Amino acid sequence: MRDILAAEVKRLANTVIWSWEGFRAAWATEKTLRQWTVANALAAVLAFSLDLAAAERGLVLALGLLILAAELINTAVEEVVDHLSPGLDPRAKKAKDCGSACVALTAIAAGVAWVVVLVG
Ligand SMILES: Nc1ncnc2c1ncn2[C@@H]1O[C@H](COP(=O)(O)OP(=O)(O)OP(=O)(O)O)[C@@H](O)[C@H]1O
Repeated sequence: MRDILAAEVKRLANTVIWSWEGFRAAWATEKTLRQWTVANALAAVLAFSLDLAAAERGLVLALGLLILAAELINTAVEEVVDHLSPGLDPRAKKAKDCGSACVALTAIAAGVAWVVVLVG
């Protein structure tokens, strides 16, 4: 039992370490990730400055974080596509455009949430 617990703790610790390494690697190369992170920080300041209900605040903050998650997935797709398909290919284009659309949709969702929270 103790061994299983130790293995699970090690697995969890590795997951945290590798996730952090992934974020740092994307941060180093992806300007859009850095821009969205700054936008998230500003949005968080705004969310805590305004007189919002807890659910409203939670919604806009969570959707902001979702944009960062989408941006990381998009980066992962781009890396894999560039590795496997250095030349032009319609499937590479489709994969990259879908990743881009994923980020755009999460950004629209966050924007819609902000408009609804602020305007009603
Ligand atoms: N190998 C390829 N084959 C065909 N089209 C490609 C290929 N690589 C990129 N493209 C096209 O060029 C666009 C931009 O690709 P690029 O790799 O420059 O992404 P990016 O500018 O870093 O995108 P993002 O702003 O989402 O990070 C893609 O969305 C796709 O339409």
